[in-house]
Formats: sequence, structure tokens, C-alpha cells
Amino acid sequence: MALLKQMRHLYLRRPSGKAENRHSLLCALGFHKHSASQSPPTVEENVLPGNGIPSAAAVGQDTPVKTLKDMPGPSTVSNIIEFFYRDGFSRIHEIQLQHSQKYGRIFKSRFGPQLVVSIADRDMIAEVLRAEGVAPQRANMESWQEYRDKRGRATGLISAEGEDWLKMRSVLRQLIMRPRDVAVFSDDINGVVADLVARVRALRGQQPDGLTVLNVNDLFFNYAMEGISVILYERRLGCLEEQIPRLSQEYIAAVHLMFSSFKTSMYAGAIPKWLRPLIPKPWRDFCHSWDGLFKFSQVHVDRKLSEIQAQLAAGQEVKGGLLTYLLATKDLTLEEIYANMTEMLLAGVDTTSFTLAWSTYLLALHPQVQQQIYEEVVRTLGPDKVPVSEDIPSLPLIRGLVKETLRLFPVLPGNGRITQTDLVVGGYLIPAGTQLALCHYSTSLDEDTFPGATQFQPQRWVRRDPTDHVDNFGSIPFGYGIRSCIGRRVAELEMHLALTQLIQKFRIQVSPLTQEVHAKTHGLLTPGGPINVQFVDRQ
Ligand code: HEM
Repeated sequence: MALLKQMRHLYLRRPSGKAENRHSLLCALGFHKHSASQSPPTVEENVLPGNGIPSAAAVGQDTPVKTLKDMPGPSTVSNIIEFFYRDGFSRIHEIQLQHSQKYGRIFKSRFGPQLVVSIADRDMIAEVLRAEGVAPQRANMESWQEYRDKRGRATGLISAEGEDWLKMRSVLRQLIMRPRDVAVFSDDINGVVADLVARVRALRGQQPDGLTVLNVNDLFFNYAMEGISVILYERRLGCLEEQIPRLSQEYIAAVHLMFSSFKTSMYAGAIPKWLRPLIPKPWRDFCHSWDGLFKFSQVHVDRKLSEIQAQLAAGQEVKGGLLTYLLATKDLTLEEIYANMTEMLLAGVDTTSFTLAWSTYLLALHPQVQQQIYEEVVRTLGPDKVPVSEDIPSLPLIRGLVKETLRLFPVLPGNGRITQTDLVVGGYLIPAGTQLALCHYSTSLDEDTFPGATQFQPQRWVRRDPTDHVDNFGSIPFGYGIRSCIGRRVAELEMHLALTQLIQKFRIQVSPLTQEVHAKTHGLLTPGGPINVQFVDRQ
């Protein structure tokens, strides 16, 4: 990416304390609502052909505005029963659907002291997101902030707010937000895809039928981990090798553990501080998980820094990618680099791997659809050509496959926003500071927006002609607007390149070992059981 001939200002050691260089970016850059400096998605990012969508639901001047008191919703007692006695935490997506059917497209719920307004309507969601200010807030991140204060760590994009967030976002968005920015990673990702294909062959060879890969999610976890590490740390970890190097193995095991314990320890933030001496485990686990995540990133960032310093000392040219660029430019402090690498790793592994696991499952369940996609791939690339990022626009069904998978199984079944001004939505006055839950799982399954909503139809995303598109907030798996997923293009590249090659090389079939797999919520929307699929050679 960047050719750095001279780097005199590299970070030499880890500064202590929190992020430095906080200056009033909001004022200095003169940001205001809908400024040109924001990065609203292109039309192409949120399009769905063929469905006319009315303009966002508006409250007429004369319509009397109702208050939150008037808003329907489940009682606190029924929520407690649903979540604690009926294990609602693993069915949050289903409860979202049930509640929206029972109470309507906007309803309120109370979780202890916290009031949440849920919105399960495409147009109301559009209204909220389109009205966002310059630094939208997703949720209360007090516990994340508390950990960072305690350890003298900086916040990364996920946990930062206000000017800190805006500063980091404006640096990172220039590096990985557009398809052409991530196109440079094509070759590196294809190296990882080659190892994925080899790993599929090796794993199926270990099964009696010579075809089945058990629990593809483990395989895709390793693929996603390897893929994101190549981009974030500019380094291969060996996650897809037969013998994973010991150091990498330890890291993968630690990170694996962290990802799983992390999700449960998320509840640490929900337990009031005064209760911690009585119930210390969640907060202890929460801190422990973050210690591990930060350590992992720090090792790799520090290693890169040492390599660069050695190259400079030897008078060599320094070439590199994202991390090299960040270390060289000092646009972010070293602590901010640690924090962002940590948070991007956290956000970039499970999300991509679950989506890939669901995609292969859906392909296996729908051989005819798979055949159509295969024909498109072979028509466009032939049976052997390795796809690169520039080929993806010519593979609309591969893009449709990813979009349709994320519509049926949005990794984040809901998202949050804290309102920054008073808003009127759906006829209700919602005061500033209210936590909103945007119910993407429900809107993704709305028949009005997606006829045949429960069916798997990647072709529904293919445009019939260039004018065949409308803004669509029914399915926005990466969010929308200035606070949307910064890793979207990276994730898409990893998924498009992997799926294209898997479809090109293998017929993917359901294994007799696979039971029907349902989704469950475990922080993210995950496969509720192992997905075992057969990979049959095409040639
Ligand atoms: C299938 C893959 C992925 C999905 C579905 C996904 C989805 C999302 C969603 C819904 C959000 C919240 C957006 C909002 O609030 O409007 C988000 C935020 C974020 N994602 Fe992703 N993501 C994926 C992959 C990745 C990857 C690979 C990375 C790392 C490069 C990443 C890094 C982030 C970060 C840092 C944020 C916080 C952005 C901010 O607050 O400014 N994500 N993602």
C-alpha cells in the first residue's frame, strides 16, 4: 500500500496513559449535519431491486405526538421471565420478532433501570439513521471505558465516542472504507484462500466418506483469523496449516477462549458496580478477556514496529500496509493503534466466519441455486482463474449470496443508537439520551420488503438494469452512515474471494451428519449447532 522511504517519527516506545493529541476536531473541521466530510454509503451500498419503498414515515403537522408513556411493550416482569427463566438471551432474535408482532413496529421494554425503545420498521429506522449527527453513539460503553481507564488503555473505534471517535474514524476510513482501498489486499487474501482450499481437502480426507468437513465454522474461524491478521498485522499466523506453529496455536486458543468468554462477560457491564464484591466473576472475566485481546495485538504491533526500525537502521526502504502506514504517519498514537487493532480483530473474526458458515450451509441446502451461482462463476472466470477484487462486480450472484445470507442471518440481529436530540418517530416523542434498539432481524424478514422473505433467493439482489434500485433499510447488516461498519469492504473481500473459489472448485452438499441448524443468539447470531458439509470436487 504505502511506500515509505523515510520514517523518522516512528514510535519508539509505548507511551503510558490515555490517548494523546485530543484537539477539538469537531470545531476545527467545522463538521455539521450531513457535511460533505461524512461518508454516507453510496446508493449501491443499500439497494434492493424491484421494491418501491415509500418515503420515511413522517408525522403530519396536525398529528398529535404521543409520549413514551403511551408506547406499548412487554412489562418488566414478563421480560425477566422471558430472559432469565426461558433463556431468552439465546433467542433475542426470535423475541425481537415476537415482540414486534405483538406490540407493533415501535415498542418499549424495560431492563431494570434501562428503558429501550425498539424499532422494527424499515422506514422508521431510515428516519433515525438519516437524521444522525456527526458522531453517533451506539450504546452505553461505560464498562469498556472503565476497563480502559483502569489499565491506561485508549479506546478504539467501537468504544470511542465524540471527538476521539471522529478523529480515529477520519484516519481509518481513508484506508479501508472503499472497495478500491481494499482491492490491494486481494493477493494476500487469495494466499489465505489457497490455504483454505488445501485445508478443506485435508480435513475431508480425515473423514470416512472422504468428503465431509465437520463443523465448518471452526475452519472459517481460522480462515477469518488468518485473513484479518494479514490485513491488520501484515503477517500470516499459520492458522490454516496442518501443524499450526506453536506460538500461533497458543494465540488462537487464547483468542478462541476470549471470544467465547468475552460474550458472557459482556454482562459484566450490566451488573451494578456495588454488586461486584458479591458477584466478582463477570467483571474479572471481562478484564481478563480484554487483557488477552490487547496483549495479542500489542505483540504483533510491537513486532512490526521493531521490523521497521531494523529496516530503517539498515538504510532499507520500508514498504508496508495498513499497520506500517499507521506507525509511520503518527496520525494515531501508539495506544490508539493498539486499541484499534484489538477492536478490529474482535469485530472482524466471528462476524465473517459465521457468515461464511451460513453461506455454505444455505448453498448445500439449495443445490439449484448453487448451480446457478456456479454457472455464473464459470461463465465469468472459467473453471480455474483465481478471482481478484476487480472480478467481483461481474459476479452479481456471489454478491447476492453474501447479501442474502446476511439478510437471513444478520450477524448483528439488532443494533443500537442513543438519541442525541429529541426525535419524533412513529408518532412518539423520544427524548434525547434514549437507547434505541434497531431490530434488523425483524425488518430482514418483512414480507412487504422481501416477498418470500424466509426463502433463500440470492438473485433478489441482482439488478435488472442500472436504474433498478432503491434505498433499502430493510436489510443493513453492516449498519448505515457515518458510524457503519468500517470493516465492511474487508469482510466482503474475504467472503467474496473465498466463496467464489469454493464454488468454483467444489459442489457443496449437506452431510448426512448435519441436523437442521437453527440460529441462536450468543452476542452475535450464531449457528446453534455444528454445520457439517461435504465438499465434492467439481473436476
Ligand atoms: C460479515 C462481517 C461483518 C458484519 C456483518 C459487520 C457488522 C457490523 C455492524 C452492524 C456494525 C455496527 C454499525 C452501526 O452501528 O451502524 C459494525 C461496526 C464495526 N465493525 Fe463490523 N462487521 C463485519 C466485519 C467487520 C470486520 C472484518 C471488521 C474489521 C476490519 C469490522 C470492524 C468494525 C468496527 C471497528 C466497527 C465499529 C465502527 C465504529 O463505531 O466506527 N467489522 N460492524
